[in-house]
Amino acid sequence: MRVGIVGCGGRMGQMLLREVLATPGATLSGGTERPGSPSLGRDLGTLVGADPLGVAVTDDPAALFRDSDVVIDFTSPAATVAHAGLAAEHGTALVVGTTGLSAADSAVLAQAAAKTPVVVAANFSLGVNLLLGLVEKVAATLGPDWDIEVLEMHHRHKVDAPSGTALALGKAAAAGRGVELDAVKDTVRDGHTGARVPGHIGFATLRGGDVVGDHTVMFATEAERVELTHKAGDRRIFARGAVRAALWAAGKPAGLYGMKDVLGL
Ligand SMILES: NC(=O)C1=CN([C@@H]2O[C@H](COP(=O)(O)OP(=O)(O)OC[C@H]3O[C@@H](n4cnc5c(N)ncnc54)[C@H](OP(=O)(O)O)[C@@H]3O)[C@@H](O)[C@H]2O)C=CC1
Ligand SMILES: O=C(O)C1=N[C@H](C(=O)O)C[C@H](O)C1
Repeated sequence: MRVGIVGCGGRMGQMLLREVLATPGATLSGGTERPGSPSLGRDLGTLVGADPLGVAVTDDPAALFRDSDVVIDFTSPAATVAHAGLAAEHGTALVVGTTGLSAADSAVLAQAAAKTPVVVAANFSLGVNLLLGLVEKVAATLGPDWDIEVLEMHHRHKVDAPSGTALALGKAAAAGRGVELDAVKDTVRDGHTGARVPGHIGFATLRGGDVVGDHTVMFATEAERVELTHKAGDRRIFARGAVRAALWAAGKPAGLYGMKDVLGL
């Protein structure tokens, strides 16, 4: 299976290169970075401390999509939208981990999914995907007297907030309660906010140091609190899940898939 990595010089891009090189049945077809990037021209192997592969980082995503069965994208929303167009044009499967996507960006991914398989997940770890199911169940079980708050912490370089995972956890909690997250989410509290609105789902964002990704969903009522937590200790867990999704997606019918489909949850 020929797997390409766009944004291969990034924190996740480098993890993905290593994971593809270590995965039986996967062959690295190439990697891209944006025009002007200092990584351009570097060997994909030496970029991640492995033996040279004789394949250089390019700024030609069209060629990468043409020469790959599946491409993995952990970049930025603008880049992901452009990559979705190339995936549709070349019929290449696409695995998207980019977060901070707008509704319009997600609509572009859905359009591409009409032509080619597209897997999108805010978090590719096994633990978080199990947690999503647990959160939905707990939210459905506990009554409206239990307040739901989502707390997340990430490294100082993260550019979107709340994290994609926090929003997915909030969505799972809202689904458990039979409501739409957009109708009940409180993502900003500052100043004289007034008392908590019953039924709302609150979000709190912490940024600092090199934290890979911590998420806690809190269910709080009078004199009692239930907390469900996931802590990521290494980005490898995301890369492993994304490469698994890539091998699963290539050859599937066109469609929009999630990690639930990949993991059979
Ligand atoms: N779903 C999941 O499991 C996970 C999702 N993520 C998400 O993945 C995304 C990337 O995270 P992270 O790796 O930490 O971020 P980085 O900034 O380290 O990596 C992003 C890379 O993409 C590059 N890039 C930007 N635009 C383009 C383009 N047009 N073509 C090719 N490459 C491009 C960037 O280059 P440059 O720096 O030069 O702009 C950078 O090298 C974020 O949205 C993050 O939230 C992260 C971890 C897990
Ligand atoms: O930017 C990150 O690092 C991460 N982003 C994803 C998110 O926004 O949920 C997943 C993970 O928590 C790491």
